Amino acid sequence: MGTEDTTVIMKTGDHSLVLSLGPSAQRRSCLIVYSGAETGKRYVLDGRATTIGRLADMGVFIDHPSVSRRHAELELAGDVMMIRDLGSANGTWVNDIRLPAPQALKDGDLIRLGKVFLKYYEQENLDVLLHDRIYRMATVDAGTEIFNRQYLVEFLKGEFKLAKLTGRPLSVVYYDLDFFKSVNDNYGHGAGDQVLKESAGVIKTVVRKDDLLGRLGGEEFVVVLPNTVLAVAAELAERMRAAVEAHDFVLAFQTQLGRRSVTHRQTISLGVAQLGEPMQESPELLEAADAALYRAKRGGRNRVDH
Ligand SMILES: Nc1nc2c(ncn2[C@@H]2O[C@H](COP(=O)(O)OP(=O)(O)OP(=O)(O)O)[C@@H](O)[C@H]2O)c(=O)[nH]1
Repeated sequence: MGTEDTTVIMKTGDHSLVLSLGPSAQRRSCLIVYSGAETGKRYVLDGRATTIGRLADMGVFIDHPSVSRRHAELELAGDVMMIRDLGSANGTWVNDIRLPAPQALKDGDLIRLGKVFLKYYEQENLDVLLHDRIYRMATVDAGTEIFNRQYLVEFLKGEFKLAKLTGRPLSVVYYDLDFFKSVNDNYGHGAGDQVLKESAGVIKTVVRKDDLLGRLGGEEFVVVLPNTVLAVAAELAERMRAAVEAHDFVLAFQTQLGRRSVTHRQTISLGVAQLGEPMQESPELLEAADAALYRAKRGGRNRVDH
């Protein structure tokens, strides 16, 4: 491929799908997961050794019983990406042939670890970008442009397992918009949707690189904070609360006299919890944060509880 950008625009109903291949994005090799809960997920390979396996701290983590804890490894040797099996129970297969020894991968090779398929791409191409787009559609909430419930719950499950395994702390912030029904009632559902999306945008400015913000449903949201103790999570939650409280929401709405706009102030209530020793499953952590959120609501709203 030359150095020029290639842009393809596909129309899919109301959504314009813009796939752009820029010169800077050409040589990033990657793996795309083709089966299971992670279907469509792309792992960019940075040239360092990448281990694939069922242990939560693997470079490529595949939570499937047919995959060994440390199953296979990919590493760049000069310009060539090599794959080798790490003594897995069910073998590593490339294009339907079980690997007898380390092997060089070619663009488009189909890798199978146990029952899980992955595809190797040497560089970004339209296939890769289309996968990204489909993956995004499956994992991002269209109304707020943050992660959807399914992705959030899966991410939390993975982080919970990892925290249990490593002993590292894990906290969550569970928040809910205050008196949100009255926004819909006073200004209409469209204005309500705007407040949901804009408030998520405000929260995004507070969350850190490794935190994950997702919409659990309706006007309920969760931030997962890996490697974070309760006191730090509570501090971040307080910053989220203050950021939303300080934000001006300019809402346009229809009245009998025509279109009007209003500057609306929205508050949120937040509950914070940290993974505790007796917790066995990730929903227990969410329940603890939800209980704290309930106390924040009972305590007067626009506040953080833990
Ligand atoms: N516009 C809009 N409204 C939504 C959406 N999802 C849920 N809602 C509304 O969110 C409101 C939630 O109201 P309630 O559960 O009574 O809570 P609240 O008014 O926020 O009051 P508190 O939580 O007690 O402070 C309901 O009116 C729902 O219709 C959405 O996607 N868009």
